[in-house]
Amino acid sequence: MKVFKQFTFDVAHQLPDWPGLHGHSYTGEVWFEGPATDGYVVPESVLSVEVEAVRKRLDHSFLNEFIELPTSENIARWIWTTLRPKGNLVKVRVFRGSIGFGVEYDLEDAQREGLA
Ligand SMILES: Nc1nc2c(c(=O)[nH]1)N=C([C@H](O)[C@H](O)COP(=O)(O)OP(=O)(O)OP(=O)(O)O)CN2
Ligand SMILES: [Zn+2]
Repeated sequence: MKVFKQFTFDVAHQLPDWPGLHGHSYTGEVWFEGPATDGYVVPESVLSVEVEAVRKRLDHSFLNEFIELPTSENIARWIWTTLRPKGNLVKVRVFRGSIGFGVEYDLEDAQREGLA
């Protein structure tokens, strides 16, 4: 079974094709998988703590300071590498609801890139 947690963050970044410092509001979504034999894949309270640490690092940050070429794709990769050691992460989604655009990075992508 899988559980997910959504969170929002506002950031500034600069991209070569989109010059100038500017900002966006993103929603992140992280999915964890487990057997839930004791009733929980992972208690929501535990998930909240891990996700809040990620959200805090991202929110109101200048992404270029810690993510190279900070596109949505690379933000998703960064969330993956940050949260993967914390549990059986299987999927990260990052999207901008205002324009209906998003990316998904999953276990298969991570295995292909040696990040699983
Ligand atoms: N595949 C991707 N394509 C693009 C990404 C991305 O992360 N992945 N990012 C961008 C830039 O961030 C660009 O600044 C986006 O601009 P735009 O959609 O025009 O958004 P606005 O400047 O209008 O900002 P709002 O947040 O909607 O106010 C481009 N492509
Ligand atoms: Zn942008």
